[in-house]
Amino acid sequence: MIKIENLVKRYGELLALDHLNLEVEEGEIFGLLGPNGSGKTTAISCLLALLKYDKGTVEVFGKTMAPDNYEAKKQIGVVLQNVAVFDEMSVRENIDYFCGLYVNEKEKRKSLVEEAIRFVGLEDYTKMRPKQLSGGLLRRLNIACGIAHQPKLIIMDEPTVAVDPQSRNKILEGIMELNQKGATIIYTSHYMEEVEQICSRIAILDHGRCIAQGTKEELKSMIKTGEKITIEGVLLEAENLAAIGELPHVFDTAYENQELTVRCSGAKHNLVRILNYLQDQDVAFGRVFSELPTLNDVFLEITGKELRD
Ligand SMILES: Nc1ncnc2c1ncn2[C@@H]1O[C@H](COP(=O)(O)OP(=O)(O)OP(=O)(O)O)[C@@H](O)[C@H]1O
Repeated sequence: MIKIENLVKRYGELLALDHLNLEVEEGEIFGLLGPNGSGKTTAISCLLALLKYDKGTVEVFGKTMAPDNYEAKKQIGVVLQNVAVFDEMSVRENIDYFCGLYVNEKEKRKSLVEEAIRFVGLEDYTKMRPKQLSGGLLRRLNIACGIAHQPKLIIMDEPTVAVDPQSRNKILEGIMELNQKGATIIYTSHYMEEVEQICSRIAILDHGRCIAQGTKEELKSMIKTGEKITIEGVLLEAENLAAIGELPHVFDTAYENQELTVRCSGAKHNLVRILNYLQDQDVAFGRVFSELPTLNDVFLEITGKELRD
């Protein structure tokens, strides 16, 4: 459905997209995950032909994307980071206005608008002006305006930034429902938990490059970390830390504020071996966690830095 090849975008000296390659298939919820400034919004803007790029090709629905490709644009719903609604119109009037850009027929539009209101859970707020809404409700209105015409492809750029947990859940559930009804979705975020929760495939961006792409299982199998063990409230000497680093399957240790983190390759009994060692050395410890790798671990192993801000 979407094919981006060797996309290069410069802002003056800054290389914002560095030969980006992405392919999105019909029916996917495709996640673009990357820290702030990694190029997600720039990639979306180039994809929508809102921004000129220096090199590369962008195909949407099998055709080159261009500013005047209205046939493609009609079938795309866009929810951008900045809320773009009219302050002087009510919630319902705003949704009706944006839906009306694509759907002329009054009766059909009416039912689409009601459907969108229900979908984002704004039934109790239809007469309010945007200024009267909380940040989370405003974001939901922004989403309703972008999707009311029921497009085939929906592009959402960080729709849950600075949103309360209730609205966030509503938004994430809504995205999954839209997908189940047949929409293909591109979802950008720097929240790895969200991307893990809803996306069928994920591209991880860093400095304008796609550093890894695949299902979450594929991404996690690319890295060495099979298990991350955390032990809180433990007092260790340098020699203890060195000894733990030498245990089988351990390839990285970190110790800070009496908290030990041990990264192991996937193997049985990693935790037992570490706890046995501490007990043998008469070292007391507090809470213990063993976690499977996260997308943050994928990012950390590939780039050497944390995905979190
Ligand atoms: N109009 C612009 N002029 C100059 N530099 C820009 C412009 N827009 C973005 N940049 C820079 O390009 C890089 C990529 O920015 P972009 O907004 O695409 O990243 P992002 O991953 O979407 O980040 P965020 O999550 O913060 O929106 C950043 O270094 C940013 O500062």
